[in-house]
Amino acid sequence: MPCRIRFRITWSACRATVKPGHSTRHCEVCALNVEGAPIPTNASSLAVLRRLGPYLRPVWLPVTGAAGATFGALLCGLGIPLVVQRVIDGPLGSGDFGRLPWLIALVAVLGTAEAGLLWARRKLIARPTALVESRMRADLFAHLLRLPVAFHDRWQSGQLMSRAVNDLVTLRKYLAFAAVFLVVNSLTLVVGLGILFTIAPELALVGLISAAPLLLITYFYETSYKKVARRAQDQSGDLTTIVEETMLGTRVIRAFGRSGERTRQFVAQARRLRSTELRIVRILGGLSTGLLILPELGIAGQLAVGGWGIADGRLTLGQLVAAITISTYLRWPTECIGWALSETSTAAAACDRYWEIRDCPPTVTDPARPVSPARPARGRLRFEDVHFQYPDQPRPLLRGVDLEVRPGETMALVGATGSGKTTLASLVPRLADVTAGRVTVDGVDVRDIPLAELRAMMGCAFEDALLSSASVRENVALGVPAASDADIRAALRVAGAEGFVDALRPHGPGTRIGERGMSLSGGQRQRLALARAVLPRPALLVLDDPLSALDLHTEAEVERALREVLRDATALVVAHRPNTARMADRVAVLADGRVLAVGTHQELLDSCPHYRTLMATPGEPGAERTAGAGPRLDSEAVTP
Ligand SMILES: Nc1ncnc2c1ncn2[C@@H]1O[C@H](COP(=O)(O)OP(=O)(O)OP(=O)(O)O)[C@@H](O)[C@H]1O
Repeated sequence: MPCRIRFRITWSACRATVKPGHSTRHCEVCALNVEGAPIPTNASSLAVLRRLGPYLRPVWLPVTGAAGATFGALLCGLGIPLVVQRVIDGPLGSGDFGRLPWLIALVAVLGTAEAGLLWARRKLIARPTALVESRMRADLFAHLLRLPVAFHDRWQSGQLMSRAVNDLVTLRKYLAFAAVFLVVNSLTLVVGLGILFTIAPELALVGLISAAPLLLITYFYETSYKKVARRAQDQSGDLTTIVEETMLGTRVIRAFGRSGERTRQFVAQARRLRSTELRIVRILGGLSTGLLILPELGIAGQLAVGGWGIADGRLTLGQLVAAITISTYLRWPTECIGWALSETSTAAAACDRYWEIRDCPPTVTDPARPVSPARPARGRLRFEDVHFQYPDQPRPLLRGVDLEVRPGETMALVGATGSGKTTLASLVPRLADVTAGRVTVDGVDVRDIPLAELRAMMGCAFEDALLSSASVRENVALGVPAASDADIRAALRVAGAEGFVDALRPHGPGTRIGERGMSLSGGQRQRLALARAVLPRPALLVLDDPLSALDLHTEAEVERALREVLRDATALVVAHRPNTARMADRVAVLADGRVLAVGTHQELLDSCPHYRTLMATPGEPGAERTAGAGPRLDSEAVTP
């Protein structure tokens, strides 16, 4: 299969052929994934984490302060063995106890300072890392809203949610703890070894030799850990997707008796995640064993060499005790570095996943040189030789659509299921952009009109009447938050929704509707979506089968009110039912990627066999001429 990735991004073909099984998601010649983002490379954790730079720069001061406080605390801890050496070789060795209280007081001061500095670290680091997390999340959310609708069709929402929530929590915790500890403990090791060298060089050398294999061990574990950490994060995203889909589709799943199967799917995915997490535990177990054994062996070696040194008179008892105490003290930073390195891999995987989305270019963007249509907008809508192809589809769906909707005209769009009606309608508010040709409003290409202006000019209602868990009033006023109560009521009236909205308990239009409006019936949701579309009294209306879920009586009522609104607007109405088509001034028949015929309902019944077939009730030839609400026009059995 030829690669369509560059085609999708630049509309010019790429020479590459996508390897079987590689699907169309990656192209190595383009070095891009299907969203146009660079393919993740095997970059080191450090290179990946460097991308956090722009978020860290504004908070460098408190972060550096926290690192400084941690370092200070560790230095205080390191200072205590030195005082102990002075106590053993001084007052205890010589019997002169005059300086002992001062030395004891110094240990107490160092211990208190260590505790105080660690407390300061916590205070300093919490706010800036929470700020980095919230800024990154806000940027991700804004970016997701800029990405084209097709992106959201392709990506599982669970994967997006786990990136926006879990991965950013992982990054915050990493910045607050592991990153600081990694830097500070590395410094502490260097300083500790330096002090060891000043106290007893040969003991320091033993410690250094015993620690050398740690570098190899950590390198080996870091590489394998990073892959497994990434796998665990992806699997956690898949698990979230299953939960989300199951909760959203709970009615269908129960109605078809698929609860058991869903549970099995969930358990299988949870098992996969568990086995990956167990693998992580095994890797960490191996790493921490190495980190534990080597310093212990080092201390054993120091005891042997130190004992020999005391016997030879090269070392004092105080030097040996101080060296062993420092080595014991350095065990914690060594272990901590191992833990921090594994956290670095996890954070790098989380960062990779975050930028995987952020790197996806928004393909529907504001124009470089914006043009505004003349005011007031007349609403003349034209499709000029419009082609459109979904990136993962083998051939174009629309192949040269030419259609004009005159100002004030209502044009119904009719066609078989899958003929591309919804897709064609979605090109007007630029939910997707044409592959070739252009869509114009009052003579201006929609891609040249600033997105906010374009969308403010029109009202849209889609077949899937998506509402959010807010009040009815807020849902209806989505496009015009400042709308007055009178305007909202007028819009509800047009949509035939006034009666049932007033009856909602406890607050009528102020009543909150459940998540996605699921506490309402399909027809009620659709009427609210219609009210939302007509509220701004837009010059242009794009309605995707706005009456499909209404009963005959309500449909007739809404139709009557809608005619009023349609009189003042140019409307493109995707019609699945004869009644909706009949309401339009003209009807366009979409077939085989083109407009097959345009005319009034009656003209098309007389002249277009395909339209007649679409209008017919299966099994009742000729029923189309008397069709009322009738069947859906686009029965799948119907073909041009
Ligand atoms: N995001 C997408 N990615 C890939 N293909 C898509 C996508 N959305 C739609 N399609 C495909 O495009 C074709 C046309 O879909 P569209 O929804 O525009 O048809 P329609 O005429 O409105 O259908 P219906 O009458 O059933 O609503 C379908 O075959 C569908 O599989």
